[in-house]
Amino acid sequence: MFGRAKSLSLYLIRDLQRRRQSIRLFGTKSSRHYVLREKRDDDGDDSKKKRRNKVKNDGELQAEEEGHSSIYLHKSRGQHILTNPRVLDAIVRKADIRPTDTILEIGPGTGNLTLRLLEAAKKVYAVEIDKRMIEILNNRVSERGLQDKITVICKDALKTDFPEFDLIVANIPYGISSPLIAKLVFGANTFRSATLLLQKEFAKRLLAKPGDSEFNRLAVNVKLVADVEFMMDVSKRDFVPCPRVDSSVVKIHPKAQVPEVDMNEWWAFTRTCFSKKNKTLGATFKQKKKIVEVLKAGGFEDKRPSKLSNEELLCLLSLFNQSGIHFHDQREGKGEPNVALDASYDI
Ligand SMILES: C[S@@+](CC[C@H](N)C(=O)[O-])C[C@H]1O[C@@H](n2cnc3c(N)ncnc32)[C@H](O)[C@@H]1O
Repeated sequence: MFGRAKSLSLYLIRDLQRRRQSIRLFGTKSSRHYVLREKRDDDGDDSKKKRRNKVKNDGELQAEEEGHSSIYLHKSRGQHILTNPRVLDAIVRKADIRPTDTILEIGPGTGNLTLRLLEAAKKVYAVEIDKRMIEILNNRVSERGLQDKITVICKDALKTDFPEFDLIVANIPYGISSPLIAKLVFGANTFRSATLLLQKEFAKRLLAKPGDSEFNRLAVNVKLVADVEFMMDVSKRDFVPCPRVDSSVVKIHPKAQVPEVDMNEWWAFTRTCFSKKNKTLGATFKQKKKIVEVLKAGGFEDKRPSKLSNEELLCLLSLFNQSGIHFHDQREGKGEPNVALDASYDI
């Protein structure tokens, strides 16, 4: 009796939900519950036609919800679904995918981008942390008979080793942008390029040049090992739910030749210099006589880190090393440093 009453009330709730707007938002700040309307045959009057158009505009979203009337989208996991088909197609076009390519996608979500990648590439590895997303993704992939081309890895992308791949194409959760890019460009995998949808401000920092106000340690470190190319801007209105910020697509090309430098020391060095990026190096190190001597001898005393190119920073580090001054990550506990400073793997 209770079971029947429960299923009846569930039915009534679902039916009520279906009759409401195509997409409704009600929820807390940290998670949002979207009820996605299934397309109905009895839509006839004007208001219903309007709703049908709404569904058509959100066609990507509707498709992914076949058999699923609702899903919570967690802000904490960066769950903003890209729904504009033109933008999705443009990302795939700009990634320059060859039919022989294996793609790594981080955060496939419900699969709007994944389905296109599967059409264009030989194989897709999709790393997704949320099992509910994977269920929807798997259903959509199977419906199109593409399941043999995909391997879904249900893991945290920051905590798992990636298989071999040629390209990365992804609309990543913005909260992990910095450590994820560090993992890609400084990690063990070699790849042709990474086409990534990023928060616009973050993309600007990646693209910044010495002297730009956005130029910081992130740009310095990435530029040491890769070239970053701007691809296009993407409006926040192209996502569900609509985030607060706009986005940009960038393409990261790992360099064929990278300077011979101890990366741990480089990160510690740039962390130190960029802790006060607009101060002169002479002012930053004024307490350390030996360092100031090297700065003076190399003509760096009045230079500001935010205006130095990577070539100049490499030259400065080499001058320090020649004078017996080394930088290292204190937390790794490597030996007794001349300059013990805090650094870490994230950029
Ligand atoms: C911005 S959404 C992108 C969804 C889809 N690619 C799209 O374009 O609509 C980010 C996705 O990454 C997943 N995600 C969040 N943190 C993750 C992590 N640490 N590792 C793997 N996936 C993660 C989220 O569950 C979500 O599906």
